Amino acid sequence: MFLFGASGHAKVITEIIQLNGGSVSGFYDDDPLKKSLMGIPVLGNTEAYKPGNEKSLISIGNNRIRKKVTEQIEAKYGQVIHPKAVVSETVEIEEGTVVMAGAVINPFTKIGRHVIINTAASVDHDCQVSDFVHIAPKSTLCGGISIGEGTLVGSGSVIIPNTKIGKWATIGAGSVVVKDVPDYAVVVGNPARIIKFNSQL
Ligand SMILES: CC(=O)SCCNC(=O)CCNC(=O)[C@H](O)C(C)(C)COP(=O)(O)OP(=O)(O)OC[C@H]1O[C@@H](n2cnc3c(N)ncnc32)[C@H](O)[C@@H]1OP(=O)(O)O
Repeated sequence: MFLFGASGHAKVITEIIQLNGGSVSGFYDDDPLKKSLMGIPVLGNTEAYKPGNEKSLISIGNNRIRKKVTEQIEAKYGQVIHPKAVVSETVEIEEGTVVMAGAVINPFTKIGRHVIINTAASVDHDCQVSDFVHIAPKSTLCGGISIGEGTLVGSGSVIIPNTKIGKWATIGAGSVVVKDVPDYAVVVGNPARIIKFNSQL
């Protein structure tokens, strides 16, 4: 597998690939100072990538940059699920998505493309998680929640059942979301309140 991005998030993904018996053939990263990561070479910047049959993943935590890379590069994307994640057989997960250690995804939830379900996150039944979302470590999505494209659900936050979160929103770390969140809104606190809006794409 090839990985786009050679930072901390790439280390976590590399370890999962290796635990699953696979290997990373190399990284592509736009920082010319990066030569290798975990003993695996950085093969050049993203423009140096030549499409082939070997699958790739975008190992970049920033949701907007992950989306940009998919627009710039034509690649076949895989997915990785940590062997110690618990994912219901009824869950649908699309290409490019990664699920970290200790995450739990319960029945009939749908997860889009290039999503990060990070360490020990809990995504309960009947949720809809759109493309390029990041559910950060230890956050909790109760049942029936929908999350719009590109939203960051910050570490340790809790979202109560049947809530709708818009696209490209940010839920601050540790927030408790008790009502719907509009597109681009940044919310923090308990109960979570809007403090500003992210810029539109
Ligand atoms: C493996 C990994 O590392 S995955 C990483 C996952 N990442 C995260 O969980 C990070 C989530 N990000 C946050 O919580 C950030 O603090 C954000 C995005 C909500 C706000 O960041 P910024 O835009 O830089 O805002 P800034 O730090 O200027 O804070 C604005 C105000 O909100 C407050 N605030 C910021 N974050 C929070 C929060 N999580 N909870 C409560 N209040 C907060 C600040 O204290 C500040 O208040 P003040 O104006 O009274 O001083």
